[in-house]
Amino acid sequence: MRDVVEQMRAWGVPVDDAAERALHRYAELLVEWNERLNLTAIVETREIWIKHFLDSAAIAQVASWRDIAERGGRVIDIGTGAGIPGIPLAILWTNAQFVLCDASRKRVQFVEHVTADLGLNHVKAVHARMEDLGRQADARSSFDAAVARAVARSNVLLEYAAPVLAPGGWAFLYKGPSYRGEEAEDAARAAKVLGARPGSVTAYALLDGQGDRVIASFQQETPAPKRYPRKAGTPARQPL
Ligand SMILES: C[S@@+](CC[C@H](N)C(=O)[O-])C[C@H]1O[C@@H](n2cnc3c(N)ncnc32)[C@H](O)[C@@H]1O
Repeated sequence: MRDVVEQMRAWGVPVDDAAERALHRYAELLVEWNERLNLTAIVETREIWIKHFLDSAAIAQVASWRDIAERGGRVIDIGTGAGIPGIPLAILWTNAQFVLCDASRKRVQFVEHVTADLGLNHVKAVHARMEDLGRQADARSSFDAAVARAVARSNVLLEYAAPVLAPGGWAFLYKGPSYRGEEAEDAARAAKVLGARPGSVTAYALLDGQGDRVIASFQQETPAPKRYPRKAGTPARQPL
């Protein structure tokens, strides 16, 4: 996957030999476990490298991410599923501390298996819904960054992210090119309610014509109001 690694480096991703080996091993585990657990629709190795690993790594182009990751900040991956983008990010930015959260027990068990296999001691997998985690005192206002991909619309994601972000922290939402427009407007409205403000929208293309993507950034300005997140299911049913 030489060309994928070269593209990562061109974006400023710190990918060394150890990281490259760990990504290869993670791809193997995804393929192996997918047969049993039905973790992801993407099972071909090159597709895993482009649609999962390169996509995750694209966040290197966002300056506020690099600042947080390089200074060893606390990062939460909301709805990590089989570990995307959290596992690739933890492989590539070993200074930061990661919490990978998902509501599905079998996916969290897979992520625990991956972290043990790869020796990722700076990663913790948590089985929870964000609506519950966001009400826990030890999680509240405690993260420097929240990342999320393919979990919910941005206004819903911000209700999950804002309560766990410290003031000054950032949410980075991985989205498709259709983000700009109605979804961005809805997200800006939700951000205001939650004490956050929209930041940059970084656009990029995956290799092999595998698609155009954006990462939408939001900065938490003040702690999220205590009434958020609302109870489990409400953010998705009645988005802000
Ligand atoms: C389509 S998968 C995406 C997984 C991964 N982020 C990716 O990009 O491949 C969405 C995941 O979000 C999780 N999820 C959805 N709503 C959630 C919530 N409120 N709290 C925690 N996890 C949630 C689901 O259990 C599922 O594993």
